Amino acid sequence: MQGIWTTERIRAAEDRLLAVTPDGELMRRAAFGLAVHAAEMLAAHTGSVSGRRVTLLVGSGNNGGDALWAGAFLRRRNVAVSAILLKPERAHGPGLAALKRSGGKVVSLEDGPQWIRRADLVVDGIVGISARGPLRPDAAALLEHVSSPVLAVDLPSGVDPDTGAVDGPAVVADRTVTFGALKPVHALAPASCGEVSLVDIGLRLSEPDLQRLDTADVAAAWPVPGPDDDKYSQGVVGIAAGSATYPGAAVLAAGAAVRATSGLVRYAGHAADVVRGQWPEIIATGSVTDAGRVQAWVVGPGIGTGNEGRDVLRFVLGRGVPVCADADATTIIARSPDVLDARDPDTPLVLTPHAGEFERLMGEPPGADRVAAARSAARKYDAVVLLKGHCTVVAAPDGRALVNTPRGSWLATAGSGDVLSGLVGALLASGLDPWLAAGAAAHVHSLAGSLAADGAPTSASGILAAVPDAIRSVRRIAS
Ligand SMILES: NC(=O)C1=CN([C@@H]2O[C@H](COP(=O)(O)OP(=O)(O)OC[C@H]3O[C@@H](n4cnc5c(N)ncnc54)[C@H](O)[C@@H]3O)[C@@H](O)[C@H]2O)[C@@H](O)CC1
Ligand SMILES: [K+]
Repeated sequence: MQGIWTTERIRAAEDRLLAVTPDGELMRRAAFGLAVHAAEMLAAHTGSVSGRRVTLLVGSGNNGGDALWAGAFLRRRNVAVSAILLKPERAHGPGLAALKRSGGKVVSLEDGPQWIRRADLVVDGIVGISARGPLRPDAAALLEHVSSPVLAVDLPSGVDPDTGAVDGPAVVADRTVTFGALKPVHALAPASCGEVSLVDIGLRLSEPDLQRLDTADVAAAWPVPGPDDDKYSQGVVGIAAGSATYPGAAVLAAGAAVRATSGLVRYAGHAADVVRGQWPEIIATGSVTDAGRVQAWVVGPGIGTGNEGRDVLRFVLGRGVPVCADADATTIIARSPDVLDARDPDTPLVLTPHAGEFERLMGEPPGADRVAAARSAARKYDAVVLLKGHCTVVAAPDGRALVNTPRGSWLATAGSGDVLSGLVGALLASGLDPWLAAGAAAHVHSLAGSLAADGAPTSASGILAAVPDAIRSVRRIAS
């Protein structure tokens, strides 16, 4: 697991470390790491470091101090460094002195644009973890002249450090170099951060506020049959999805369950013939009442929100096994919360809302802080809540939260969610902790999406077909 800490926790840890570290030492450690990355980017983009031009955008806090010190380090490698000070009177004193001593140039705000246009690399040291809100107009105006790669110091300025929210002008970086520990922005705003690198400055932190699954965690969680296993022992999953008119959701969710694990898959609903035709290995029946025993249910995709859908949901909630309630099932729960009375409180429930379904469930949209939103829904429903979006957030009722950072946006395609719920269901049936099941499913789902897309649009069927490749890749990397 990768740990992620809120800025409040980071600042407290920094204060503890600062108290026992010589003055300026932490910033120099951070800036040295930053300079190494800047040199690497110059070499990658231009083929050389010496003689190249770097322009620093310097704000009034320590983030600007990091940039100035990194500029001084880059001078040692004969890089031409210019610094644009957004508030010259409040620029970091020792950092500015170091840059000047090293032969770096300070340019005025008015001359800034031409230095930015000429740069081989722009370093964003405008603001760091102490700032909130979008960039101010003077900084935003400078960004319009950027055409070279951008390296963000600690985080891309203008993006909220604790939520990753962007609600105005903000830096879009090719790489972000952060210090001591990952902050929420790095997991929640991949499009703003670019590639994220962590420089160790000696921070010590306990229990993280948020987590991200490593490939190794997903590989360890994914069920692999042993010599004593049979089709029942690996977990039987039931899929209650689709309708005669709309069988697609059933085919996708059931297919994902087939591809996720080697346990048995049962299907119950009006699309039984179509499902059987597509997946001969599935035992398909017309109704949940005669589906037979399962170890977990997936309910909702395409079942409709009327009386019949409500009866199906109520039936599966009363079986005493984990349930993944997706799509129409979340809408039914939002409109008729009394269906949850059928649930045995000890059986896990996983809800998988997108923003619109979340609003139905909670009476308000997720808002900027999607982790807090998912946590509060998890508490309210005593369920694991998987909040869909560019980044998927998974919160458990006990407060655990993880985020899955995608590699692109190709997953945003019709039917993609049905594939995800099938994966979640298969993992629930295998007996995995529901929070981990939802997180591992989201991980493999997004990996399957990027493998299927490989730079061009894909479809839910494409994502489904790539599920085995995604599992294979996770297991190969981890072994
Ligand atoms: N504290 C430490 O031990 C270390 C801190 N480091 C750096 O220090 C940074 C935090 O430094 P600071 O606490 O000085 O704060 P910042 O550098 O985040 O900047 C805060 C300053 O920006 C101004 N500001 C706030 N919102 C703004 C906005 N929207 N637009 C423009 N200006 C805005 C404030 O007036 C304040 O002066 C970290 O992100 C990291 O880069 C590193 O050097 C590592 C060590
Ligand atoms: K920054």
